[in-house]
Amino acid sequence: MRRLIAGNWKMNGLISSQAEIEALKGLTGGATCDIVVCPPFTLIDRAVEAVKGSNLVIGAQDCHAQSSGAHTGEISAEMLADLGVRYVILGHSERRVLNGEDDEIVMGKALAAHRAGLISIVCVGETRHERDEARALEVVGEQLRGSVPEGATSRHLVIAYEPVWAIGTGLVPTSEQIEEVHAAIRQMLKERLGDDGHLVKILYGGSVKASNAAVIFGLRNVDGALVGGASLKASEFAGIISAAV
Ligand SMILES: O=C(CO)COP(=O)(O)O
Repeated sequence: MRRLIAGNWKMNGLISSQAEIEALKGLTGGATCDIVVCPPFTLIDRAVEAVKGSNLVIGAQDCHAQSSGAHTGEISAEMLADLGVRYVILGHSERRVLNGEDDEIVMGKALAAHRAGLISIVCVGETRHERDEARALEVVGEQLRGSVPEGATSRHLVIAYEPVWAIGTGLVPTSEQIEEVHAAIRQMLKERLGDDGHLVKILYGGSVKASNAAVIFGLRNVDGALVGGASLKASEFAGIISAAV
């Protein structure tokens, strides 16, 4: 399966950050994986223009569940597709925990993204407390079943396992912990999508760096990474991409 490496810039980047995308193009010409950069909404139009003709594509960090209407400040999946966006991150823990987004909201957004022709990167992951209570598989299973629409296919769905306690902390689960959760996600996808469940990419996210990427990519059912902080600098992000052989 061709690996996918996605960079989630979160709330970082100004117009001058375009230079990182230009540098990334120069560093990833020979990449053998799919590469997605997800800048803030304010930079998407310029970013789409900048990556034309390269092997980079642009994603967004969220979208609304409706296609249009009286939703002040929101951005629809159709608007993103209209700009040339290809992917959208949904259900990130920073939106689930901080903005109170529940599985039902995430599923509605995934349906909207599918309608607009976007590929959803649906995030799941347990908190430190849930991990310590040995409830990681239970929590991830609930999030997955609650967020992934019936009828979803590998053409429109990617899953990202991001343990909340590994995001931005420098902490990474053990290889056994990552493989256990990714295997459970794979099984749930097969139960929900049938044979196509084998084809849905499962990304790992949470303190991925150029120094640990090769080990993580060598684990079973790890088809790529969703990278936060390390995606902000082209040289570091390119180091992760080069490990995705
Ligand atoms: O939240 C993440 C990507 O969506 C992971 O962030 P870090 O790579 O900074 O831990």
